[in-house]
Amino acid sequence: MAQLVTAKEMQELDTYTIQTIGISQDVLIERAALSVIDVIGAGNFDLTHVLVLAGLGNNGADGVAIARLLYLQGINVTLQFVGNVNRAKESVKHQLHIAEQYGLHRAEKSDFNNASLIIDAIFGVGLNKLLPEGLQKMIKAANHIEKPVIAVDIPTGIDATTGEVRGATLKAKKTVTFSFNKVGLTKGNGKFLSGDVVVKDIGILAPEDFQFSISI
Ligand SMILES: NC(=O)C1=CN([C@@H]2O[C@H](COP(=O)(O)OP(=O)(O)OC[C@H]3O[C@@H](n4cnc5c(N)ncnc54)[C@H](O)[C@@H]3O)[C@@H](O)[C@H]2O)[C@H](O)CC1
Ligand SMILES: [K+]
Repeated sequence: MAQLVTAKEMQELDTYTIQTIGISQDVLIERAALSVIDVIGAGNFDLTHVLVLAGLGNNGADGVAIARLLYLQGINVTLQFVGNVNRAKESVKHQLHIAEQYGLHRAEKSDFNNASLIIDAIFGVGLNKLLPEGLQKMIKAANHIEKPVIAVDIPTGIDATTGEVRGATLKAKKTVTFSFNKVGLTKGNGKFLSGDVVVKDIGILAPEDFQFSISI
């Protein structure tokens, strides 16, 4: 029986795992990143030049960890923040500090055209309003170029609970979603734009009496 979760339920389970079970946020980020590395390794993606697009929340933190792990494998990876990194969550700044200690620095600007694979770590289940105009434009331009995209947790622009597009969505070839499939990835645009969805366990535990939205 596969349980589906809404954004709110996923956030409740994250919090329960961190605060009650005691797994740290950094461990979850690392396991999330490693699960995406597994999927990249198992697929036949062209890794000539991987572009990681990182946002300013924990989805971005996952992206920075993914970029670091790719870099340490000797892969030609560019880490590009979307938004002002000075306004990023502490988890993102911490992951960036780690990446820099390993020798991976963020790029000031990057060009989709010379990427062979894009890792979308801009927004995940925390997306709660329309994407900023500028980002919508960038996403529409990127969709035109039709580069393969792997979405981290959720394609940016998809509402994890309803599947609706919040202004624009970076169309994914594959989506690696953590712990449980998201309701928004199973219906409407969410289903169509997320490509092949892989659910990866990263150690999130649901309390015995947790009420899942939908079980299919
Ligand atoms: N599920 C798990 O076990 C784990 C999930 N992880 C990753 O964490 C993200 C969710 O992170 P969160 O910080 O809550 O949100 P996002 O990164 O998706 O969004 C960032 C931030 O942006 C703000 N925001 C929302 N909508 C907008 C908007 N339209 N414009 C501007 N800003 C917006 C809002 O404040 C958000 O907080 C999840 O998807 C996973 O990738 C953990 O890293 C590992 C464990
Ligand atoms: K994403």
